[in-house]
Amino acid sequence: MKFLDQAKVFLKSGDGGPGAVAFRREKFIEFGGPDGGDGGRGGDVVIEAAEGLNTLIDYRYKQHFKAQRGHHGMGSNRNGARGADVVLRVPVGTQILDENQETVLCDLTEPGQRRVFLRGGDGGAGNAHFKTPTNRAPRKFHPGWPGQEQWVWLRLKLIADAGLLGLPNAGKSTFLAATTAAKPKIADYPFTTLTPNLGVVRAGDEEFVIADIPGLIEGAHEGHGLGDRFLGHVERSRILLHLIDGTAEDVVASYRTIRNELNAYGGNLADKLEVIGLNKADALLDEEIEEKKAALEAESGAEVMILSGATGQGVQQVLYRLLTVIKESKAEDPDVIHAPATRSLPRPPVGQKLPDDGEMHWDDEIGEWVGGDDADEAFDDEEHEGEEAALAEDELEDGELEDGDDSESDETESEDAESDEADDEAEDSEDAEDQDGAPQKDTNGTKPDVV
Ligand SMILES: Nc1nc2c(ncn2[C@@H]2O[C@H](COP(=O)(O)OP(=O)(O)OP(=O)(O)O)[C@@H](O)[C@H]2O)c(=O)[nH]1
Ligand SMILES: [Mg+2]
Repeated sequence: MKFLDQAKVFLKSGDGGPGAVAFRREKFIEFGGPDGGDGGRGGDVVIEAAEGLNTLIDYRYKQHFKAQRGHHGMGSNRNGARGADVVLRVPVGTQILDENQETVLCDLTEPGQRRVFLRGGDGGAGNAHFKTPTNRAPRKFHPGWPGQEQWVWLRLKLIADAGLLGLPNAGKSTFLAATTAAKPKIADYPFTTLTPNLGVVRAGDEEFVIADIPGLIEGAHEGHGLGDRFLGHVERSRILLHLIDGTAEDVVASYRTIRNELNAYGGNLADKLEVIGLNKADALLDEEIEEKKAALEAESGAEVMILSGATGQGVQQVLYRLLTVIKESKAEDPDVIHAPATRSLPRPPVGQKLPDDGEMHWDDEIGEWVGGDDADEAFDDEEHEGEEAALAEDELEDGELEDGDDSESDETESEDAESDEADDEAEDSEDAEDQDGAPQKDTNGTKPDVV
């Protein structure tokens, strides 16, 4: 399957369904009262990390993903159904970035991990919610809250334990083929490898994953060669295996070129643990090996290992070294997914009924709003105050239909309960002639009035 590691897609969660305007109509029951149900919540946009996927190629062909809108409420207090979610299946290691590709909004690193990325809009309240002592036949309803929409970039950063680095032709793919069951293309010309390959190394009971990426050349960070665009695929590895072609004239220059590109790339790549391997030892004389090893050790200040991917010489030692470091690193920090080079910020709330007060906060881990039970209550009270004010106005206007758009703070459950009670009291004490006419007129032979 063709490899693609970035794609731009448009996501939209479903709008909430509108509430219904309806009145109870039943034989022998006069003035049945409002019974319009609430609209259903819009579908969410869910992102799921699926095992067995290694490319984002599917997202080249389909770029727009919209969740279903919530169904509208109906008479007899029937609430609308929830809109269906839309689920994007992406490879493990996929990050979601905002449109300018700077901020990581979500990072899926575990197989099966699911995130609600955009939450569907809440359904609007039906007219049953707007019953008050003074307006017994409200024709008011809420049209539902809009869903969220966003253009985002999906970017795959493969997750491997060890990353292979080197100039083109250093023998990276040969090493991968020699140590794993992967079958990368190997040839005697630069840029044989055009997209990353993964392979699993099995050493006794242990196993780890190696990533082979296209070779880097000087100026890769400025876009030379294939650029440094594939470096992201080794960014999350625990260790780098830097292979140097032993047959090159100046191995120190080769080493420096790659180090400079790592520094220019930024992030944590240059600080990552590195094993340096002088490759193609089979094609070198012993003195040459000694000389080049010493020069490289002087430059890097670290031990240089001698190997040949083609003959297998020294390969086991290199694998053992990699495995030791990987195991140590896993013992220290089992879930480490090294910080991405890009910034990661919490996602701001959009188009939700939930409040944006200090106590509630967006938990990026679970992709939901969390915190402050108090915050919920505070919200209800606050909204209720708003509601009372709105009702006071209503009264003045003699129960006229209010525009749904103006009534953003008009429905909460507590408000409903309270106003119901208030209603009962009002029935006893009040002579509600004015209002009584209204339900009859509204319900006469009409179906539930849904917008
Ligand atoms: N003598 C010798 N030749 C090798 C060895 N490893 C690789 N080669 C040769 O070097 C050439 C390049 O090998 P690749 O494995 O394709 O190199 P690469 O680093 O993956 O190259 P790119 O994909 O272009 O970045 C091929 O002709 C290999 O046969 C080795 O250990 N000894
Ligand atoms: Mg290669």
